[in-house]
Amino acid sequence: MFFSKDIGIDLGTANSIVFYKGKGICLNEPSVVAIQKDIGKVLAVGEEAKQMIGRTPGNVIAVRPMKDGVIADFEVTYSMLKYFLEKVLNSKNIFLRPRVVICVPSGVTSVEERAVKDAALQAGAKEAYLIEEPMAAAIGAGLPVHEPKGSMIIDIGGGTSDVAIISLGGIVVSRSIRIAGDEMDEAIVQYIKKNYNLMIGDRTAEDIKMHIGATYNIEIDEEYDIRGRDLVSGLPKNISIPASEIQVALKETVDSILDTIRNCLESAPPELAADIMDHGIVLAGGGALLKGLDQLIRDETGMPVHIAENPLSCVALGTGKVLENIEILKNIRRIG
Ligand SMILES: Nc1ncnc2c1ncn2[C@@H]1O[C@H](COP(=O)(O)OP(=O)(O)OP(=O)(O)O)[C@@H](O)[C@H]1O
Repeated sequence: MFFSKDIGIDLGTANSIVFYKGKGICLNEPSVVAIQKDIGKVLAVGEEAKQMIGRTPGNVIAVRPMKDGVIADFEVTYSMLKYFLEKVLNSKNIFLRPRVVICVPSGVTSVEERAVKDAALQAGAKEAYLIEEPMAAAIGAGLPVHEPKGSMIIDIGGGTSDVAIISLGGIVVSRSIRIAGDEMDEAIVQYIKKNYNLMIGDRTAEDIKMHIGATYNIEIDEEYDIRGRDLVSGLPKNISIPASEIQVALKETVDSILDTIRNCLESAPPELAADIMDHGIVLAGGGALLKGLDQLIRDETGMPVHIAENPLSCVALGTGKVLENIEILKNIRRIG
């Protein structure tokens, strides 16, 4: 067999998912690391560290090392990758160093690529391969990427939105912006601060987005109770926020993503654009779950739009398929 102990990693901004060949998804944890600032010691990684966000004492910080979809902090990314790899290898009683396929956003620079590879090798991988995230997402969503026919995938994650048109196993046109789920959370924080004089944390903003967040093209008549800190009195305060206001808060971010999609479609060769018209666009990543987004993209582009079956695990499933099929490996860019 080509690979014996093979592992695929979707090193996401928000969540990291590890796929172990033959076993499926075996780890799915937030990409968060808690660090004791004065001595630089890693205190917790993953789920445990996420619980600490916004709740840490002064000398402990909870960091998201991949914040903008890239390696913002090499040392912390290395610690996180090492922890996830060791957790999977220990739980499966594997003592050999694995070969690892890692997904990176399509817009990464060669310096960032090198940093991801080095982190994987230092964390215990025998060999490290990279695959661009939209390609992995398209494979995970079951698109016919090897056929001479255009497939379009939109992957809206935490830090980046990747849009790609794929044909004959390669990315023909792609666009990547560092505007996605995190930016939506930040827009909600700013909206509530400005309009309610209330300070809320990123986790509350994400909660609001997941419960009542929607694009502006649909009618949604819901409210959500939240708690924050009143900026005038300094005391905790509860308010009920209507979904219609969150639609306003999210408009700018949603419009940036729409512009990127339009821009990618405009650059597509006419034959591929015609294929996409026939078969539609597939939406993946957690952002695909934002209410109304599929409909909005349909209305704005005039193309059919489908949400992938498992939008949050599409990329990891794609790396799994890559590990299992040697033919697909030919399309992986080996770095170094
Ligand atoms: N129901 C939902 N509605 C809106 N957004 C959601 C929903 N569920 C998850 N998300 C958002 O999806 C994002 C995470 O998606 P995903 O796990 O695909 O990203 P990632 O792979 O970690 O990031 P990236 O692709 O940028 O590296 C988060 O911003 C999260 O808040």
